Amino acid sequence: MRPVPKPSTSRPQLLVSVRDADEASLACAAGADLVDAKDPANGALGALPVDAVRAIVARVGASVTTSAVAGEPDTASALAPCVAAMASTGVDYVKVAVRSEHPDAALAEAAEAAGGRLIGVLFAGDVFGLNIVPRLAAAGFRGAMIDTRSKDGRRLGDLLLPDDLAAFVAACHAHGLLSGLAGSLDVDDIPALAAHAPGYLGFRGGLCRNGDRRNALDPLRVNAALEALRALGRRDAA
Ligand SMILES: O=C[C@H](O)COP(=O)(O)O
Repeated sequence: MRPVPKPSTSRPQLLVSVRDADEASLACAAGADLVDAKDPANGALGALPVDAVRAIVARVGASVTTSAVAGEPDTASALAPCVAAMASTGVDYVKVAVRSEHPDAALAEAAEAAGGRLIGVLFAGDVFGLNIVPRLAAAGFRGAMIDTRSKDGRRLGDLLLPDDLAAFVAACHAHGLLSGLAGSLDVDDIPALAAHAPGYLGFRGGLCRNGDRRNALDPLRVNAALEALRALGRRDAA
């Protein structure tokens, strides 16, 4: 497993969700830190077929950290099988939707199915307490992130207060989890969210043509996001 690359500065990493190997190449060439396999036509956490994820890993896995979403299983018992299928692709990280009502045993089984490379995704509109963070850590998850479920134009910051996001990231740090923030983010969101010091910021729609996550990735937008993050790193280093 390749760890999330450590930049020379403390800036958050840029995660770009891609739907196929060609988009993965584009994201990689544009400088994405993490290339995330996802089907944007199938909801917030739509899983791609495992063969499509294997093709993405084969194309870019040697040069960039990869992740893939395993979906939003309906039941706790479905977590581990979904995760195992995606882990078999050789991706560096698997992401799966988790809920606070999932039993600890099911969370631990899912983490084991990913061989220590599972990231739990929480949705901003759901009610969850911060105690989910130590529970995920204890279950063997590698990270936790917040995303938005309804891709209806509302951004992460429309659903959660800055203090809530800061507390989530701090809890992840305190419990040794990689942290991520996502949810219809735009390049303009980067400075405020980066101030919380998450491990990465995740994008799809904001980096696609016309800001529509079902459209193709726009390399100029990927570059703009990366430049915004690098500028923060330069400012911190100054
Ligand atoms: O993991 C990040 C997501 O792909 C974010 O998608 P979105 O920017 O369209 O909400």
